[in-house]
Amino acid sequence: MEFVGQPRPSGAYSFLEVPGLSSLDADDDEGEVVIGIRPKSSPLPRRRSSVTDEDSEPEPPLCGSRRVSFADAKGLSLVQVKEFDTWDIPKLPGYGSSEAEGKEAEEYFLSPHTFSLPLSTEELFARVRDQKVELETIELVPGTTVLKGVIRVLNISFSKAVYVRTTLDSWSSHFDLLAEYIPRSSDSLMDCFSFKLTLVPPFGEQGARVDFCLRYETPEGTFWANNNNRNYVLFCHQRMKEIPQKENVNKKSCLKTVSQNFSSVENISAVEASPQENIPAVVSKQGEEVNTMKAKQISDGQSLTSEEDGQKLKAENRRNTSRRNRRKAARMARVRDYFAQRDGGANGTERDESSPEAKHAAQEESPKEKQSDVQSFSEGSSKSLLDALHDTSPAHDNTSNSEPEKSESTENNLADSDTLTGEGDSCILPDEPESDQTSHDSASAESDSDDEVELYMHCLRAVHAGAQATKDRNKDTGFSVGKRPSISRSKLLSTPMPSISESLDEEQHLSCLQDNHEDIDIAAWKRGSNWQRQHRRCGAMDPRDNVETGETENHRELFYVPIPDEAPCKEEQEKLSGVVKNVHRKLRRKYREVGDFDKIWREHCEDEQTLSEYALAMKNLADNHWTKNCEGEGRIEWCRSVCQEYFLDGGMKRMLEKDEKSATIAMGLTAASVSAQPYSTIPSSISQLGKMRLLDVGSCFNPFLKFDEFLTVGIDIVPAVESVYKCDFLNLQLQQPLQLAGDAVEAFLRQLHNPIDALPAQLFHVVVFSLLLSYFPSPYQRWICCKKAHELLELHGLLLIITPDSSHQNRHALMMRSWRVAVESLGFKRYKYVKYSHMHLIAFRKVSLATTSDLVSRNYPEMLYIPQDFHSNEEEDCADVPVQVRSEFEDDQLAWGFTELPDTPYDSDSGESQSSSVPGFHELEDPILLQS
Ligand SMILES: C[S@@+](CC[C@H](N)C(=O)[O-])C[C@H]1O[C@@H](n2cnc3c(N)ncnc32)[C@H](O)[C@@H]1O
Repeated sequence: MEFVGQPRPSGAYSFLEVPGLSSLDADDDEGEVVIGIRPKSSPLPRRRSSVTDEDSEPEPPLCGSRRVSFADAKGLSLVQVKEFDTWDIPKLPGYGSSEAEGKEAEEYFLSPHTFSLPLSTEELFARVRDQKVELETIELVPGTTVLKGVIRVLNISFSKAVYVRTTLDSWSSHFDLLAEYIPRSSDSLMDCFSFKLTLVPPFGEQGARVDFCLRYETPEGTFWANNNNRNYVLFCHQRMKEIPQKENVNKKSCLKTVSQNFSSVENISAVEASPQENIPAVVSKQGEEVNTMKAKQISDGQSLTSEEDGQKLKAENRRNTSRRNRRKAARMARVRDYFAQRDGGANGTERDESSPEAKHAAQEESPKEKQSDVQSFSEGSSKSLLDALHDTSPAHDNTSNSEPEKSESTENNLADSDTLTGEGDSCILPDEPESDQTSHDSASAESDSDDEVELYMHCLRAVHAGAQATKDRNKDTGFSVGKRPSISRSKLLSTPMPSISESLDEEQHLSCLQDNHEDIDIAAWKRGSNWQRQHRRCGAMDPRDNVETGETENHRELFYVPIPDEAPCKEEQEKLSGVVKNVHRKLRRKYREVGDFDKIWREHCEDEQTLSEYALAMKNLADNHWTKNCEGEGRIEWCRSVCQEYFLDGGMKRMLEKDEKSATIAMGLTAASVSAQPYSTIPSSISQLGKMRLLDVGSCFNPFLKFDEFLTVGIDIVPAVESVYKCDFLNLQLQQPLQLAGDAVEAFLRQLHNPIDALPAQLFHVVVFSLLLSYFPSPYQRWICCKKAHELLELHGLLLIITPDSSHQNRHALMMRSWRVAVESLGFKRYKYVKYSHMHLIAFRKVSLATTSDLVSRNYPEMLYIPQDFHSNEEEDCADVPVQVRSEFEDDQLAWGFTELPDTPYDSDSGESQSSSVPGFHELEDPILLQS
């Protein structure tokens, strides 16, 4: 396969550089230097307008596949979303002898689809033996949507991690849930792990579908259990359970009496109701309920003693009902206004076109009343409303049929909502259940129908706001998905709604919740909102959104995947990076104490447990934290884009032409003769290679394996994944170069044996040291690595060095200059340099076969220093004191708190920041710099 002219994988360049950064050629004869801060909020750097990027591909969506994790993947408890429940509604005095009186209860059940459990013991053990991991049990905790399971694994290694990989959308996205070891479950042959998922999904007709499989990670390899390639599929259903008849009977008998007593009030209230035809039916029932409850109160304790009292009560009820009717009318009018305003706004018409009755009613409605409505809703009614909205039980449908006016009244509005929903059945205003069929607690009954309207408005606003946000976002991303989305009613209401709020602002929803809805797990709600914020921040698109219309398949449904807060996530990240940095520190400490590097290195490589923990921590960081922050991905993508630009898009050719020019000028040739020089130096092996042969040293989890354009050889002293070869690069033997054609070299690389002790020289086009060099406790090991890389690279190959540094770009500018001198002395020339917020990324090209290093008279190896080399053990012990002894990983964490810093001006000659040419205090203290 020819490299030149091959189509590039799309999006190659979108990852190339930092937005808004100036960039210059490092020297007039070489590649680019980009220095800048990689903004926290921008997951991947955008294309910049330099010459090399002119023909870049358009940017892809900023984040690739959406990854979602459960809280307990981070070792935390799962979010408990406490839905409003009418059982929680405060009881009126003397009312509610039976808590569950006359109510419907939710019940959930599972139906495993592609598997059945439990397996027989023999079968289970056989599967664990064969595949190392198997699902043992699964259970839905009664009355909840908590799914629990037990996983059994073969104990093949001390270090292990078991994950449940789950999808709720047929693998469009997935999340990995870390299972927990069950204490004392090990019989030394096998261990058991448990997991717990909480599902609050929209329960469609079929139920909520959950697909999952199991992943078992060990240093020996990664193993899967996926139900013989069919995955474990199950459905979680919701069913409404009728409360035993006896209780209903009691309730009914009580209500009947009352209803007889007050039947006249119903009629009166209907007559007195708002002039809007569509309202009385609702109101009359509302009135009925109010009265019913009053009557119940009365029948429970304060029986009427006289006809007079009865009349008084009637009159009071009339007044109440009438007031409620006016409020109802006001709310309905506001619904209309809302849409009138929206449509009017869209058509350029003015806003204030409230109906006279709405204005009148609104005037009549005192702020206190409004407040009390909000209050009553927040206190008690949401669940019953949600039930009512959610429920498709015949009782509700019947009621719906019996109130055509009301449905009609919302029809116009629903016509609007149809454009949002894409389906006509959505967001139907719920109907008030018959009081003698589905009795509510008094508090809910008092406010339900009002709140239905508010809730309905709220839903529509939320959907509308979501659609608008999507539209705005889509405008930015230019991303388009043709599918018309749909919102089903159940999806819309899959989570508890916040209380009535006039504002669409998300924060206000939150505060509203905090104020009024203590019964909702606020953290859970926040997490949901958090998710939305993160989602937006990463610029990821929900592919179900419709960019043309701005319609969105209501993002609320996404709430059913609880996302951990950033704080606990960060906590885990700190733990993991603690594991990593402790290994680095320990090595440095030993090196200071013992001095004999070979000895401590041997011991280090024999400490399998520490190394395995390190490998798993690194992998976990990369999989679950860096990708989320888009920080980890950036460095790998940078490597990829540099290689593509250099090998495939003429970067190398340009560099070679420059080299030739410089050489001829240096030799005193005329410009004419220079231009007449044929370009002839592209080595045939590079232009004809099939894949870029890439050696990733310290590969850990093989991040380059996913790219097709590379033939990747990942090596590590402790591979975290199977595809990485075990190899100590420091002690790797170098052999004579292979004298083979490209195909044969590829074949050779595909047949390498584990572990790798030796490799032929000049074998690779690219050598990557990603976060490798700072692992070593002294500059000498770094030097050895660079020297080996030089030997392993073909002429004109690339050495890519990424080294962590979260400080400001200028702070270690001299250190980077020092690195450059050292590496160039080996026969390299710097090609590109960029400073991300947490790391330096440098590309060197191999420009000569021989190394020019004069080790005797110069301090080249020492020039590959890092600040920690100069710390004492005591300083290292105080490493938690910031600035002085921060390790790179501490730096990383601290720097996450930083936002984008302004760019500094650059020195166009050196390509370095101008301010870096004047060494700062820290730089002046650097002993190596002082030496050199
Ligand atoms: C900080 S991790 C970097 C992992 C990965 N390259 C990345 O960018 O995320 C450093 C890795 O280098 C590996 N390593 C350290 N010394 C090594 C050596 N002499 N030979 C091979 N790998 C080594 C460690 O085992 C560890 O996995």
